[in-house]
Amino acid sequence: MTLSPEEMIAAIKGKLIVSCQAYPGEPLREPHITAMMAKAVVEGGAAAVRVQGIEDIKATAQAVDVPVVGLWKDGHEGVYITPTPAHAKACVEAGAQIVAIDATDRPRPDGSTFADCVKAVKEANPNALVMADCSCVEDGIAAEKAGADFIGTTLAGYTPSREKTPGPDFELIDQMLAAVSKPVIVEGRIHKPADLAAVMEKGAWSACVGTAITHPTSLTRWFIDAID
Ligand SMILES: CC(=O)N[C@H](C=O)[C@@H](O)[C@H](O)[C@H](O)COP(=O)(O)O
Repeated sequence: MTLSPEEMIAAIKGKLIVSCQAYPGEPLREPHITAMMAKAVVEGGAAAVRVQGIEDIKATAQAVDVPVVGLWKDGHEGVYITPTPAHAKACVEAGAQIVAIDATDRPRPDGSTFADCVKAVKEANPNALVMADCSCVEDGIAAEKAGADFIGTTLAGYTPSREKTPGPDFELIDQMLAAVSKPVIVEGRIHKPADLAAVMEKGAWSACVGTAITHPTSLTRWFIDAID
């Protein structure tokens, strides 16, 4: 789908984004399955989908009629979410209208900066937008200065900057909303509809839910843990 940046920003206002990801080696780790999962969540009302991996982005962009937030996870340590300008460019070329990029101040594998990655996205498609995956309010402030279009809380609890809260990091959400003027997308450990409602009530532009909707292995474990 082709929306202008303004239309895309408006399209997700007050809405739910669903992250459709399976991890390497998992049974559902196939691009066509990701695309069908994305179609399924769009039928349920998702205003956008978040998808990892170039082949998954390509398959999903063809399958759904909502914006695709694309990212490329490379590795597991340090900066692994769309770590370099080359990764960012590839996400755009695969069909991502919004590219999610690690916006922490940790060193990137090729020595580039978050700003370099933003530039690569805009050069690849001037209408593509950037979601900054932040771990703390300082990341959000720096990402806004570097040209991010959305400020995400994705990495809160996954770096030494902040403790991992069991649910959404509500303290960070308050800090972020007070510190940045770009739309804030809350992501990370939104596990219940009530969490989502609380996050939106605080003033998030939109929110992204992954595990609690699209990761059956984790969901099964949650239930099993209740009887073990
Ligand atoms: C930290 C990291 O790598 N987060 C990833 C980002 O794409 C995904 O593994 C998460 O599932 C996603 O952020 C959604 O969060 P949750 O699954 O908690 O609803």
